[in-house]
Amino acid sequence: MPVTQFTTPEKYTYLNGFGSFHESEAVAGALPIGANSPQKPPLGLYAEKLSGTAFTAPRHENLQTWLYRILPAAAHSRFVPLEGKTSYGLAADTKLNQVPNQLRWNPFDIDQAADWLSGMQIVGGAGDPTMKQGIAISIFAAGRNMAENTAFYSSDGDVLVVLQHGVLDVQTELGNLLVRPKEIAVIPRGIRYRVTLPEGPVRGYMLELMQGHFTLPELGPIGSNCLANPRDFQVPTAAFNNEANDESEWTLVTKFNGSLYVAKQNHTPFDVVAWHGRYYPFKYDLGRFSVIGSISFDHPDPSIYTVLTAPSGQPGIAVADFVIFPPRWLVQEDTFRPPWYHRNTMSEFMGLVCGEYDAKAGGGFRPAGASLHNVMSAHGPDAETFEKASNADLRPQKVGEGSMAFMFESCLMIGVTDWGLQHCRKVQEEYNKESWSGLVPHFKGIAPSGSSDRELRL
Ligand SMILES: O=C(O)Cc1cc(O)ccc1O
Ligand SMILES: [Fe+2]
Repeated sequence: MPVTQFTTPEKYTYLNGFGSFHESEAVAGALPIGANSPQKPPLGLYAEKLSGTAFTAPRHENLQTWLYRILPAAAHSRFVPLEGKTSYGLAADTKLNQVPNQLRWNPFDIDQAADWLSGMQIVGGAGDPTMKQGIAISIFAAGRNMAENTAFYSSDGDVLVVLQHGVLDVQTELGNLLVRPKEIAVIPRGIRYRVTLPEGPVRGYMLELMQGHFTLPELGPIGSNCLANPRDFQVPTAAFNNEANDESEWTLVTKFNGSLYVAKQNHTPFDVVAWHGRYYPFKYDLGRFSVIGSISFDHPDPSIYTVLTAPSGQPGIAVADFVIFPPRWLVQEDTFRPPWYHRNTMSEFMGLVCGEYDAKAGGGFRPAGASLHNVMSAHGPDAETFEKASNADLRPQKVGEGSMAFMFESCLMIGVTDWGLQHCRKVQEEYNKESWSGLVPHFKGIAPSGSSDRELRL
């Protein structure tokens, strides 16, 4: 029977709240009451459970969603290897080059002929999807919609999308997300989606997380608010292709251990009329991040700018932190305000959405470019920034206006692919020289001996 009596909800309507239990129905009465799997779910829908964690994961970590759909996700043909582009992302046997050098890339190009699937290039990563371990860092750049009637899901991990240019319309099984400039989106493992480009070409960065899920960082002594507030994360509402007798031909692509496979089905995968649970895609506007900083002296660790974190299981150690450097006031007295010179057991991959990163004003770190300071790779302000900051008049200063830099920080040693190191042809060969060869000693010799008591600060 046709379902024409139903009204379709506004295309983009959202539920607010990170980690919340949400429920949504595109058609009133589609959600069963007081049960997940009644003998006959309402409206003749099929009930299907999507598990993002083991059944037995602790309650606060348990992520699953019940879907009420026109046909189960299983109703498709056998997967066969995709022709043409056969892989992307990280596989168990991906060749990675672990190099101790500081690396910086010029802006990555937009390929007008590419779509979401063909326009993806992995820059680096660590781990193995078959062991459900690690991360992969990619660049996406596309000028075309994904092919009509084509949907994709990753079997390998959750993906965090940092949009650098353009707008993404992401149709997902759970509803629609419009991702605009300076917004990010997370699409969990297994969720089927299709990306179209309502405003032309797009480009950005992707972090695929093969273990666990992104969560909000602890706030410790900061208290119960600030940084990314949970209510600012937006989750789509149920929306489905409104045809009961749909027999359209669909192509379903999945990435499984980095290889692409394709299957066919003769009905839309976007047929979820209602859902409830905690396993869903979401987006977040980086402009809503409430920045914390020092109001006395010294430069705090950049962990105060963490939007989302993917815990390793060891307390305080992240497989991946997503950290941003939004516009903010610097007011510290008697302080070298840019980041300190630094070596880190964590790896730091940085990108720039727009503007200028206040710590690297030298011009080499540009929007759509990137840098990687791997395990213990020494880095810090370039000579020009050092001279400026050491002699600056320390009035309150707004930095990063019109700018959004970010960092994927990981406890893993990031290997770089051959594409990232060579084939992309974006690596700046002179990065070290341009940044740090101009640094000169300022040492003034041995200070006269005096009292061993330190001066009081105030
Ligand atoms: O390397 C970088 O620019 C990132 C960074 C920023 C900061 O404020 C402190 C430490 C750090 O590694
Ligand atoms: Fe750093």
